[in-house]
Amino acid sequence: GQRGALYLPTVPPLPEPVAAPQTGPLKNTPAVSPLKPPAPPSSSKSVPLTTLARQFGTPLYVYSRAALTCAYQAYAQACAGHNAKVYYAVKANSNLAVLDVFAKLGAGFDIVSGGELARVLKVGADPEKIVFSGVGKSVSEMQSALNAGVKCFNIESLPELHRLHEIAANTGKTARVSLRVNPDVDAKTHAYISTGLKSNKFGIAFDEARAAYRTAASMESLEIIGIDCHIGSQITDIAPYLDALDKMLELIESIEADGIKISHLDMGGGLGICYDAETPPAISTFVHTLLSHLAKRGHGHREILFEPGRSLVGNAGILLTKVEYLKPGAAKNFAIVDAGMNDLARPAMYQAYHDLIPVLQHRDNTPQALYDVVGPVCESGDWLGRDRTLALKSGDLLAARSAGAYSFAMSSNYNTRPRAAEVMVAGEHAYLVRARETVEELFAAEMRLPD
Ligand SMILES: Cc1ncc(COP(=O)(O)O)c(C=O)c1O
Ligand SMILES: N[C@@H](CCCC[NH3+])C(=O)O
Repeated sequence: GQRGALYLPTVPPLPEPVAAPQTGPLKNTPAVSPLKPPAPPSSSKSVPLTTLARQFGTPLYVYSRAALTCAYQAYAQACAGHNAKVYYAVKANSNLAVLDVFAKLGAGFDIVSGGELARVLKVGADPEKIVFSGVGKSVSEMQSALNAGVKCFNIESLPELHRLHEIAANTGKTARVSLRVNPDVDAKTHAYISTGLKSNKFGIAFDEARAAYRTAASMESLEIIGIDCHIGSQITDIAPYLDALDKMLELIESIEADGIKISHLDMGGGLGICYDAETPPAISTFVHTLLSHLAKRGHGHREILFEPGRSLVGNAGILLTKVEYLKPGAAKNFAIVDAGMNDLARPAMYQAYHDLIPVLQHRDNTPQALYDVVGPVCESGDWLGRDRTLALKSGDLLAARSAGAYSFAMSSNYNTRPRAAEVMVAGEHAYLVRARETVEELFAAEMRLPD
């Protein structure tokens, strides 16, 4: 006996009310709760996950256009009336359908590679709304971005500045730049995803930034238009942002005292979401707090950029997986599912928590047990969840929640496992937005030596 199918609701009316989809309320507020279980359909416009699993197979990523839209609108509405813009950090989820949703909503894009540049151009992004971040931009990536006419290169080191200048000079173009400054603030997040400390590889050291701006100002093929920072990811406290903002404003004042004009301040991304019991500020609170702090400091006129990734997509997606085997043991019970660390690397990489919920719950006397939910990959680190109390049978479907960000995007073909299919639900329709890879595709580019 089973009940309580998990449903994805339909697109909510726009514009959305203030509640942000990425925080605690995701689990509690039906109006903005795109993936909340069990959510029986109040209207007929819902898509049961069981149907999707049957139609597209598992493992399967499922995204909700409603949830993407809702998160974007939370940023857009908080920015309205200010000179503030959203540049979606493509790395979090670069599926063309996701990029297309954001492009149509008017978002700009933060890219970190030539590949991401090609993706955003493919969905018709306005080059004037593309910023190019990353510590290791290659010559050809810089050339492509310069040819495309991106708004700005976020420069992370002096050697990078020199390289860009040379490329721009050789092609007779002017490259617009912002220097990414490392403000040396502790974002109080996982060490692997903290980026704004002196010990991290990112950005130009705070103490060296003023001099770096003077150097940049002396390069005639460069035009300085801004300054940026990005202090880390999955940040659930607003205080480190305010510390960073204060330091950036102090720096801007000294740079402008040198006669160098800074048009925009890019505060990066990093706002966290609720995976478990975290309580990050709502998107609207986050944006309003930063903008009002800016105004208080006399910089209310300044153009502000945000580069959110996770907070736009993280809670707009799930990973559907099927239980292959239950393997009881003396020390542990294992539920072996068909999604592995190659599909969702975050638990293996960061011991990250993803809620795992049964798509259908048993009504008979299927016993609850404590399970480690693990994948089929040949690594002990291949797990999706540990010590989860679940009532499971083989063949059941589980949904790993909060799998819209850094999930498919970080998946791999380890163990020659084709990457999962991706589906986007819009209203009562589900669209395949990336076909499941085939095994043949995986080795199509490989060649053997001649006999
Ligand atoms: C420069 C830059 N901007 C934006 C982001 C997006 O971060 P998040 O997904 O945490 O919002 C990142 C990734 O951390 C980044 O490195
Ligand atoms: N990949 C990380 C976030 C890194 C942010 C990239 N700058 C995660 O899954 O949480």
